[in-house]
Amino acid sequence: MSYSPAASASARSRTSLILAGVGLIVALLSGGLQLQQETARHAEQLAHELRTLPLLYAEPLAKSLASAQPELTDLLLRSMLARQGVHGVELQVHDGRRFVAGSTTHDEGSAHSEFNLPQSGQGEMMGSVKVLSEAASLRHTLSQEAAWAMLMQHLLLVLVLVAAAVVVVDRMLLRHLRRLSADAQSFDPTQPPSQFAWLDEQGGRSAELQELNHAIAHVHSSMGEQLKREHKQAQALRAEIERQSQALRAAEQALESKKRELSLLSRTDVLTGLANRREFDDALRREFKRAQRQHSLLALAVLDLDHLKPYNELHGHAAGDELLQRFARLLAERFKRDTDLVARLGGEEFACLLPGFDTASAQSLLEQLREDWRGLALPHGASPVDQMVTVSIGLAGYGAQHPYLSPQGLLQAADEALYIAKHAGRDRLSLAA
Ligand SMILES: Nc1nc2c(ncn2[C@@H]2O[C@H](COP(=O)(O)OP(=O)(O)OP(=O)(O)O)[C@@H](O)[C@H]2O)c(=O)[nH]1
Repeated sequence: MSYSPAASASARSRTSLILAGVGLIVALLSGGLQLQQETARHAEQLAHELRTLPLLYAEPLAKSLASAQPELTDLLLRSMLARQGVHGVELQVHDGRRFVAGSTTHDEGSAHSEFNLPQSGQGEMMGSVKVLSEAASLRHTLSQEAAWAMLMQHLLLVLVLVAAAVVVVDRMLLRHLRRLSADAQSFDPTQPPSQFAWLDEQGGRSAELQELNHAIAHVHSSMGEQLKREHKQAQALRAEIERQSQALRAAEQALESKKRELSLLSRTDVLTGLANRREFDDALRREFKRAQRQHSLLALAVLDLDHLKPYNELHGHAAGDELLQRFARLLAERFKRDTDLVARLGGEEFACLLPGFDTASAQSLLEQLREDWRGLALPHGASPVDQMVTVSIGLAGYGAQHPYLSPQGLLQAADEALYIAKHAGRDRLSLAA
């Protein structure tokens, strides 16, 4: 629900309008009543005036006529005209004379009355006097300035009372509501409820404001409590998320290391720790392509321990394993350039892939290795070749002289050389043709 201050009139302007309306009605009613009373009083006054006119003027007028003193007659008529409410006097004498003072025309707002003059000595009526006076009507009263002034006074009084009432309402209620509204805009449930203490002090005499204050304090403290609860829950959630994130990170790290381990295992020979056949095949393909592309050299040796079967049979399989491990260590020590690759192809067969080596350099190194292996003087005990454990080597080299067409071709050449070395008596190195 949205609130638009422009769409609804403020309480102050509505209060002002209502009070002004009520005040106007009261002013009109009381003014009308007063006007009515004024009109009645005026009518009574006029009637009294008109009733006193014959008593005051009939006899003097008769005398002035009898003594034929027209100036006196005129004077008396003007004197009548000067009386309140009289605006015309007409004296009709029976002998035909006529005296007039003021206006004798009848209009809507005028009334008239008549009285006769006393009889003359011959017992005749001397004449009659017609008095035109104003009508004592409401309209007449209203046409008087005094009536308007009275009405204006009433209206002014009402306006003053309305203004005073608006000020009182504003001071007692509206300004508190305005301040309350301003405070509500910047309402912060995390602050203590004393924020609205001013309502208690200033609106202390108003039970409604106090009630409102208590209601706000209640809402405030409830929201504060709720906020605290939610804050705690949020903290607990954050801690839980952090804990789960840490667990997830640890699991990810463990998974990553497992992957690395698996990847290493998939490329490593378990017994010797050298590269396995798969890794060797990849490296051979890669280095062969490089040598072809760069027209560089690549030497490949296949090494096979001699008569391992009888060694196993004599010393046991575990001793055979140990022998394989020792030979692997020797190989790894001798060929440790970044580009060298030493692998166990399977069983008692090993391989050395030596990028950049010509056949002669490789041969020299491998011959030295073969010598050193025998020089370890590991007794065989069952070899028809030697008292010691020995190794046979087949060597093939890729280069301009021997441009093998494929990695398999190179490997096959090395294998054939090994075969020749075995058949030539073992414990030797044979070069591929
Ligand atoms: N201890 C051990 N022996 C193995 C392993 N792999 C293969 N061998 C043995 O190596 C022997 C290979 O025998 P052969 O192929 O007849 O060859 P050899 O006896 O070494 O004779 P030549 O290779 O002809 O000199 C077998 O007895 C296998 O059991 C291994 O991982 N550990």
